[in-house]
Amino acid sequence: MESLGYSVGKRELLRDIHMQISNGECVAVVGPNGAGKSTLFRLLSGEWAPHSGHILFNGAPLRQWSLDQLARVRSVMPQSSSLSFPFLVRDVIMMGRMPHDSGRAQDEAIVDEVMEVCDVQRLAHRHYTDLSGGERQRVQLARVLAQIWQPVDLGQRLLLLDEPTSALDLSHQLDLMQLVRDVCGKAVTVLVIVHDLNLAARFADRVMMLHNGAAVALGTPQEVMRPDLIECVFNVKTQVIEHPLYGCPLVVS
Ligand SMILES: Nc1ncnc2c1ncn2[C@@H]1O[C@H](COP(=O)(O)OP(=O)(O)OP(=O)(O)O)[C@@H](O)[C@H]1O
Repeated sequence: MESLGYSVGKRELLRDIHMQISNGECVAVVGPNGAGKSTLFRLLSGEWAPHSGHILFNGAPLRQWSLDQLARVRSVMPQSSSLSFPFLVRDVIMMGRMPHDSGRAQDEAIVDEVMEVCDVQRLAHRHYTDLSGGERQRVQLARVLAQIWQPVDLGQRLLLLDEPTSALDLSHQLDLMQLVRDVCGKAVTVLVIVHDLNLAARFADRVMMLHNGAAVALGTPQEVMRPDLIECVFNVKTQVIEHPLYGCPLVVS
């Protein structure tokens, strides 16, 4: 993305955002409430068109991609997905395969595989509307993974996740981020919005920190997780130490 900007009236919600994401990279976007994270997500997912700048995907401007083409290589998990009809969980995940014509047998196999990696097999025959918030979040992750899980090489694929851990308990937060980490590099690039700086520091290759609609830092977790920057952006005094188990920065407040 180059010089990306978005305004509502005279108010700039996002300005001058530059970032080039390498194939297979995992980039976390962090920032306080109102920083512009969801605005950036809406621009990348195509929900809103930028007022300035460009978004290129696999070298071509996003607006040149047809919706069908995009749906096969880019999947989007918004903060909340409003499904009010009581679909079975397995059918919700199967919806991820709709853009493909890979055949029923292969779609079934892919759904089985993503249900296993997302730890939702035991929910397969439950109604989606009966699930807890955290269970729904894992089912939605399985759906978006199913969408880009094809074995056919369609080139680089992009997974956009907006706060995918917000409803998860600690164990599932770590599992989900590890899973996201594991799918990176298998021709999947990930951009994930997270509130927890320590999840970003542990699992992302690079972190973009947004503040008042601008990117105030973009770099490795070691470069971005600085106490001075965190105090300036989040207004919280912290210490940043080396994680005793993983060696990544650990933000202690
Ligand atoms: N349609 C809109 N009209 C006017 N202002 C808006 C609109 N949408 C968002 N904003 C404002 O833009 C700013 C950025 O919003 P955004 O949702 O991108 O923040 P965020 O970083 O995702 O915040 P949070 O962590 O609370 O989800 C906020 O101040 C918000 O009130």
